[in-house]
Amino acid sequence: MKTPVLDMRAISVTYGGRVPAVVGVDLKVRPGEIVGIIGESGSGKSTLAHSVLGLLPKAASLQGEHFDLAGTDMLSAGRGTLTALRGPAAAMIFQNPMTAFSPIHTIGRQLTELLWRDRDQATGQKRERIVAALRDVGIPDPIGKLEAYPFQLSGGMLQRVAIAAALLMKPQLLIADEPTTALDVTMEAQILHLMRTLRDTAGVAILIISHHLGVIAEICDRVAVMYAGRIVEEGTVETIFRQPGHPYTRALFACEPALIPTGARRLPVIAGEVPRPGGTGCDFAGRCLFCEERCLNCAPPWATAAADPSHHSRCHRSMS
Ligand SMILES: Nc1ncnc2c1ncn2[C@@H]1O[C@H](COP(=O)(O)OP(=O)(O)OP(=O)(O)O)[C@@H](O)[C@H]1O
Repeated sequence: MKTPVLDMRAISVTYGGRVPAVVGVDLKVRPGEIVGIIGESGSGKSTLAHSVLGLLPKAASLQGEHFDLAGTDMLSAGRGTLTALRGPAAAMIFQNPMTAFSPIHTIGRQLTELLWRDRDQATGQKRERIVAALRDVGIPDPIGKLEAYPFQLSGGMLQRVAIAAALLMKPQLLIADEPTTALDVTMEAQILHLMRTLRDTAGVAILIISHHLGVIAEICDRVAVMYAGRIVEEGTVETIFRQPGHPYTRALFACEPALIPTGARRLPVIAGEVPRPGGTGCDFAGRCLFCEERCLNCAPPWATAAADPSHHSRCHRSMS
């Protein structure tokens, strides 16, 4: 098995010494793998992604047993190391491509600035690399687009430019935070196809965060489900979608509009609120239809499904 590009063990992030946003997360992403993270708003998905990119605010504290990104120990890395890793080790594409670029500079100038590390390379060579990257992500007339400003491109085109920007830096891991949420369905399909092609041709590993379960089902190999800062279930995309083990995962799927039978008069919701992470017992106990005494008093350990050793869940009863 290939060495993971990203290897996290028992990683926690706390904001301002008080708010635990990520609690004891274990996560591995291997070269060429596409891993999805799903979960409600506030479950810690973006915090997890920002910790990989060294983008946590100063007030956040990062702790854990092991955190390796492309061979660098992220727990001991200083700001300089984190900056140097951004690009070659991990790059990110964001939800809204319109705000990912400066409105006052041309696409060509902004992409050229990303190549600041390659000081020895001639301007003409950089330009050729940029044009090739734009062509690779399916931008028509890539030479003409160098002079364009972001507002002159559609959201879908701009998201392609964002992917080209990320790939110009040849990252080992691409993190995509809701990459298609701001796009219409046609553009969404094209961007997902593009990401899969990049994985197949360049072998880049991809960590994708999305509320949209259809996106995750479409593109991912493995899925991790986050709830209240913890990963509560993980497995292959087929297993998680066909045989979800954790009651939270099942509840999340039951609320997905695309999976709700037509004719249903009301959209289901998961009753109650996401608790502050780190309490005793199971964090989902207060909202769980199957809650038992032990769920209130004792945090569930990881259990592995008998039928599938790659399927894990943190629930006292889901695997029994
Ligand atoms: N800079 C910050 N300072 C303090 N608390 C923060 C900060 N950023 C996030 N949080 C808190 O951390 C928790 C996790 O937030 P995070 O944005 O990581 O969740 P998320 O799953 O990505 O949510 P969403 O899908 O809405 O983006 C939330 O309680 C949030 O309020």
